[in-house]
Amino acid sequence: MQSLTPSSSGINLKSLIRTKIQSNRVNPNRPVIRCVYRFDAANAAVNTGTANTNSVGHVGGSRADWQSSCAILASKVVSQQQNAEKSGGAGNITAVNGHKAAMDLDLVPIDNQPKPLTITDLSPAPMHGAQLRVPYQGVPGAYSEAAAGKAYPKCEAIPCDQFEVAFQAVELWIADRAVLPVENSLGGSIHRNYDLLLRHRLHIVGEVQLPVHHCLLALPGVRKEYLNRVISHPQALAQCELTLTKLGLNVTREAVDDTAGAAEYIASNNLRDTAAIASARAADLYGLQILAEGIQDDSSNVTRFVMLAREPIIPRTDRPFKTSIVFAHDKGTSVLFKVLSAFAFRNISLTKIESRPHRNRPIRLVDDANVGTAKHFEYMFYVDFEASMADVRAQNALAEVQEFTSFLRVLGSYPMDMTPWCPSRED
Ligand SMILES: O=C(O)C(=O)Cc1ccccc1
Repeated sequence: MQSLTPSSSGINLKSLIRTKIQSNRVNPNRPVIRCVYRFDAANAAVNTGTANTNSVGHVGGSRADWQSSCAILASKVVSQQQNAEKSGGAGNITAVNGHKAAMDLDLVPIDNQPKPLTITDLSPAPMHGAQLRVPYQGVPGAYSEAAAGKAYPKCEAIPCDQFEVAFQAVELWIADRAVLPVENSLGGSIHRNYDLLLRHRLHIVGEVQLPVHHCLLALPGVRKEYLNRVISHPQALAQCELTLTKLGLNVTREAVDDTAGAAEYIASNNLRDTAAIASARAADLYGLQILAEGIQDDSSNVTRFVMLAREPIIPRTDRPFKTSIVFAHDKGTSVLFKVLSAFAFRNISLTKIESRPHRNRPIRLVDDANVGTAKHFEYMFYVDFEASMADVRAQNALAEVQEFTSFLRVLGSYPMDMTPWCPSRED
């Protein structure tokens, strides 16, 4: 057995070689991508192309299988890139986004000439077939799965046991987009996930707002009076705190990785004293009954998710776009005021501004070459504004912001989710 180290893989698997976050889940065979540590060279040979997580026992089957898939896919990508480099100029292009192109331009009949690239060719597209692979943290029935379905209706949503794994799946070309909850109308920003955006080099390419309709789930026949404990994702527990008390539930609250995972845990352990806060779909999937529905404290409870890809999308001005940035400054007076003025003077509306302290916590920033450096900042500021990076106002505003700040990164410029939402039973 050969162990996979960052240097031997040639890809950054450092963040995978870390203490695995304890998961409460109990079924080791479910098709969830899990964090992986070791690479088995012998397995690698037989597991080529097992990135499809629909098949239980491949990606979801064991850590080694998934790691093998990562390594193989990554090495294929590298060798494809090397071949492309060796073969050189445009006349040798063999395929562009899956369309065969001319090998020898002089000999090709006129109507077989390669078509000019269009804007669609330049947008990040799946490298395999038509179905986008979209990893999310959690198990089927999680709200993130619903968000993936809203963003990409025909996608293959892939459950992962950690966000890190979802990010790595996209970085290693196993998947096309990752979905990440970033803020909630009740609970505010999910800071940990903003940290992930900084530690990785994926780009925000879209957003969806999802009305979240929580249910209290328990095994069939269990009544509220039997309950000692309610388990769920920390955001879900916080969003239902008042209602749980109003329901007269004198129970302990326990946080787990995701809402649907809580439902699955109760079902697979036959826990008759425990309820989960999760979606109605999770009740269906794991055979639980709904004891109460719509238990969020605010009926207009909405979570915002962002979609991440390896490449940014080309910003446009023919539809409403939003841009997300993060910046920090080392010293100086009124920096925040100056930054905000850069937007205000150009009539650019901000939809979010948030700071978070970073005094004693160096943050590992990754540059375009995926080289990580630790840097100390007192505060990081996250700003979302309503303009596309194709808009000259946004370009000028950012040029000005750059003058006042010591660190500035555009997390993405992407179409705004304009779909009207209203509280509904649909999760
Ligand atoms: O745990 C889930 O189902 C998630 O997708 C995260 C989450 C939790 C609570 C509200 C919205 C999203």
